[in-house]
Amino acid sequence: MSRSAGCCQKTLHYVFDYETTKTLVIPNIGVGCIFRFTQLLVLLYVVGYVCVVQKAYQDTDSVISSVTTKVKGFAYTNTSDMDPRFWDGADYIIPPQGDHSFFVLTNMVVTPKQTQSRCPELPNPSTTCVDDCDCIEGRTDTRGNGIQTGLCVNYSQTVQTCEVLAWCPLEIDTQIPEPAMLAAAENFTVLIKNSVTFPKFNVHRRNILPHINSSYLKRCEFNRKTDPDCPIFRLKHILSEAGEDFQDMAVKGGVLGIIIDWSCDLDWWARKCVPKYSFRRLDNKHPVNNVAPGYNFRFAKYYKTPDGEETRTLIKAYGIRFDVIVFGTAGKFGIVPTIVNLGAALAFLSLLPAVSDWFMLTCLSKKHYYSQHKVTYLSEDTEAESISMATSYGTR
Ligand SMILES: Nc1ncnc2c1ncn2[C@@H]1O[C@H](COP(=O)(O)OP(=O)(O)OP(=O)(O)O)[C@@H](O)[C@H]1O
Repeated sequence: MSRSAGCCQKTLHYVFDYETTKTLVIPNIGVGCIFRFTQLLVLLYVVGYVCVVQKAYQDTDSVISSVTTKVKGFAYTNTSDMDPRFWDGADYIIPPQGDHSFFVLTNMVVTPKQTQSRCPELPNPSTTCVDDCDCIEGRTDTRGNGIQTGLCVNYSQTVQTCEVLAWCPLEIDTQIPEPAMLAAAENFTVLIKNSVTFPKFNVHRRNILPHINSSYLKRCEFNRKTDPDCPIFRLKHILSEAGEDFQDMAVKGGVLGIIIDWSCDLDWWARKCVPKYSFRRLDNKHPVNNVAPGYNFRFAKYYKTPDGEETRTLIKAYGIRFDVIVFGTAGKFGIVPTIVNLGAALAFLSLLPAVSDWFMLTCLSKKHYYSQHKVTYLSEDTEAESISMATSYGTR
């Protein structure tokens, strides 16, 4: 037979020989243990992790949420910067309508009676001057306070600076009141109303739970142990749960997260679909690099004097911004994920004999004997031989 004919025959065998499984029983305790042990591992993985922990048999849906907030509380300030003053929510909540985020004013630098006029710029290397030649008319600096007039004027008895057209007198914010002016804000309370929907399952929930009535709402206050369902939070309590000191944060402000977790199992624990609250500081408070800490912004209140001149009170406001972050996923039994995960588990189980085979053919002392019987190639001649053997046994 030529070489090419032999090669062709081999290919034909390779393509058209039919392979079928044959059951080989190995009475060996070692390989039996390996097989059962791997089966147990897969079973534990499927039942324990896939079904119980991951709940892979469930369809899931993400939460859609709406939040409104209302802060209440009073404070009284009597400092040298300002006349004695009583504060309520309408004064210290900016803007007054709260939603996913609300700001509580805790500290401020007030510059009253500003008018549009000319005054010397605050001294710094780019504004100090010796004579008018050092100042350029019309020059502006975004880090400055106004437009230069081109004149060099006395800032104090020893220092001269360029004159600017601005809201004068200029704000001096080098000294921030400490302790914070509205230190009493720690006792303010906030009511958070949060409604959520899982649209795929048509499930709606509120953080004001069905058993909460108006009289309870009038007197309750959130406490993780004694009152975990109350939606009214004391600001000091929020900060202490976030590991922060209110008075410390009140001086320069900051951002704090109120995190509401709506992770719900709608199969078994549908009634336990309630919000879980947690709190954490969101702005970076670097213990070493304390550059530009806190949170502040400016706003002004405008007036007209009796003689018609416009004046304003400029307020540099420091405070805590509370961001309400709602997240969560609901799960409910679904036939498609169940079938997909069942299929994956069965596929896993079908791989196990390969592990036991590997152990049997590489680690056992009778590995050569087992490997001889593992694959049997039946040729047409083998069939004739076995028929004749069977016949000769029969005639004996
Ligand atoms: N920040 C808060 N601290 C404590 N209780 C609050 C707070 N905000 C609202 N409440 C109380 O919760 C209940 C529901 O408040 P909601 O704003 O829905 O009603 P309201 O009658 O308009 O409230 P109010 O007129 O007292 O501001 C009311 O009894 C209200 O007094």
